[in-house]
Amino acid sequence: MLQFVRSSRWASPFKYLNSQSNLLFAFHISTTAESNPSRPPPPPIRVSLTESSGRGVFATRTIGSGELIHTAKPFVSHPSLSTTTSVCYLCLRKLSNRTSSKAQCVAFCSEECEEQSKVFYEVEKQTDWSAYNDYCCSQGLKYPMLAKRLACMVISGVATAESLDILQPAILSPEMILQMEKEFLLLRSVFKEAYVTDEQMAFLTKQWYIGVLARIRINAFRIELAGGLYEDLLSSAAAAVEAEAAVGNSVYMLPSFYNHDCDPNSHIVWIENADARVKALRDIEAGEELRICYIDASMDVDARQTVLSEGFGFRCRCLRCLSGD
Ligand SMILES: C[S@@+](CC[C@H](N)C(=O)[O-])C[C@H]1O[C@@H](n2cnc3c(N)ncnc32)[C@H](O)[C@@H]1O
Repeated sequence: MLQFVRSSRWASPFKYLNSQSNLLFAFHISTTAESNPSRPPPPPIRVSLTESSGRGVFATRTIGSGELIHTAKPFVSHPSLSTTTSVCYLCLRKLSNRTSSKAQCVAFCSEECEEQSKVFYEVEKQTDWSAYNDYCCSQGLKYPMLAKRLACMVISGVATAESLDILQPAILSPEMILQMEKEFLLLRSVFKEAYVTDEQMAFLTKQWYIGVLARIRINAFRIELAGGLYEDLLSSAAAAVEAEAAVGNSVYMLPSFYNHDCDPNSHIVWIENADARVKALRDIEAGEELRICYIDASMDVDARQTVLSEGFGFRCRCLRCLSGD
């Protein structure tokens, strides 16, 4: 039996509404509290309800083009199956050849990442993931890796089962639910084989798994590292074009509240690891909503609408789409 005690239940359907108002409240508090001179100032943003796109992020003051609005650490990350042994198992930083040639096993880029992963990795490493990984690989699935990591975090006690409840879930088709049910059964059986007890897995119900995947689907970011220290816009754009394939996927809290625009005023860049840097793409007025682009903005309007509707469940009515560009 694994020596981790954790029992949590899936939240009620009303939890989402409660979480929503809690978030607006909590964020208001954190950005308006008297600042401690030794602490960096709070980011110039607040999360509020938009007119037609749920919650969104708004500027609380003028933000200059190119300004770093805030940074964010991932809540949960996982390398792609093809990069598992070549990037840090926590922060997704590319490993030097010396570190990655250690054998076919995962590695961390620093003692700090190793220390931060210690508790959930104790659960992960006592479990044989080959059947789950092979299944996801054969089906071309990447998000179950994040669900598996979150489940290990919950079993080890470093996250609660309700951690992602605050995020908006995708609307799932019956086919998607069927697929997730298969992954769920596999995940449970893998934990069972590792002697995780029923009590430790009490949170791991079908409903929990599907709810988590529904949130990951809409809120996960595919991490492509620009590499090097690219601070200005031109360099970061050039670096993004040259970036290698994605190193993994991550879910964040605050960045999940940014809505989409096909001609965005903000963007997120990843330089050396999965720490997100949200930057202004042009001058932004106080009170203006900050929006990022979820998709490849070079596609034509019809292709963009198809991807947004199928992937994120909405029809884009940004100025660019309305102009037919
Ligand atoms: C990552 S979440 C963004 C935050 C979300 N509005 C919330 O309340 O949590 C993505 C979801 O927000 C909504 N959304 C984002 N951009 C939108 C837009 N331009 N128009 C309509 N809905 C949008 C869609 O429901 C989308 O699936």
